[in-house]
Amino acid sequence: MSWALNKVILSPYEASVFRRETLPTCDDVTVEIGFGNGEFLLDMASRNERGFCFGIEVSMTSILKAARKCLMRRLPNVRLLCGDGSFLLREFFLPESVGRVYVNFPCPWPKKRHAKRRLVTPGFVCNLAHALKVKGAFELASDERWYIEDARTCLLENPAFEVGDVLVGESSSFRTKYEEKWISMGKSIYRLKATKHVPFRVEPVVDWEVTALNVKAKRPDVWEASRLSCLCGLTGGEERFRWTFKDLFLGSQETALLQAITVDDGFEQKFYIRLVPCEGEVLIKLDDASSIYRTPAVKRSFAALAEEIERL
Ligand SMILES: C[S@@+](CC[C@H](N)C(=O)[O-])C[C@H]1O[C@@H](n2cnc3c(N)ncnc32)[C@H](O)[C@@H]1O
Repeated sequence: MSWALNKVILSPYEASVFRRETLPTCDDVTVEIGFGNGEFLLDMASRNERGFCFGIEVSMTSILKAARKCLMRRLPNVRLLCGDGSFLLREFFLPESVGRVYVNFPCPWPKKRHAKRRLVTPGFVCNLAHALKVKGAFELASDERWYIEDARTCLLENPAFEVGDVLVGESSSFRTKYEEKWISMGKSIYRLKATKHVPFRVEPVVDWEVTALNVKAKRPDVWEASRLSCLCGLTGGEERFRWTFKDLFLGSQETALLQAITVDDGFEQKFYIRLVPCEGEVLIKLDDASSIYRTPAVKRSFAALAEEIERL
């Protein structure tokens, strides 16, 4: 990725530096979750040059496209984060610091068995209340009336919010790609606005100190590929913070690369752990090509790996 794109897209490492050095100086912060083609976000950024506009997306393709547009239009006040909007709302932003959060046409996931994938849930509403300033606002648009009604119920159940009525057919200052699509198909557009009126916080879990995750294990007597392969498929943790080790790749000179997956409150990260012999021990470290948030599940996976290697 080019240096310029890197300035717009915040990897977990860049996010930690930005969070420490720049975020405390930003007093006008707007967030859009699930920005798709990015046009709404970029329009907002072009009209609010003094404030910072953050976009959060799960799709890296959308992130790259929006970052390129942002550079072409010379918008210095946009930053993009890749990952789940609910988790990053709670973890990245300073508590009670965000002025506005927009969610435009989230995937509704209408089937009951997919309900867990919906963005606006009671957990999301807690994370939203944590990130928003008092008097900060949340705006949601959808083509599905039931989705907006469900979201309204979640917001009403949280004491932090004053929630408006569902508005039908209200025009917006800027039509998103999906809004254009639904309007061209003759569908109605529903909108909801909620304002945070009392303080509310939850407990974030990411460790933003950029310290190395290295741990060491006593080296097993014989360093054999066959013995390491039993690490594959190991899984552990408890309900909120879980980890699994997947494939193992053996390199030359006794080094190995182990694929890990961690899940913290539903937030999944995939990365590689490097195992390197070091002064009679095994050094367990994050592979240089992996960029991750330091979550409880990540830390636990490293500690568990050291224990497992000592047991080999
Ligand atoms: C239906 S599209 C709407 C895109 C855009 N807001 C619009 O109105 O044109 C939903 C977008 O949300 C993104 N998305 C889905 N779940 C998400 C999540 N948990 N966090 C952040 N983005 C998410 C998808 O990748 C997709 O780009």
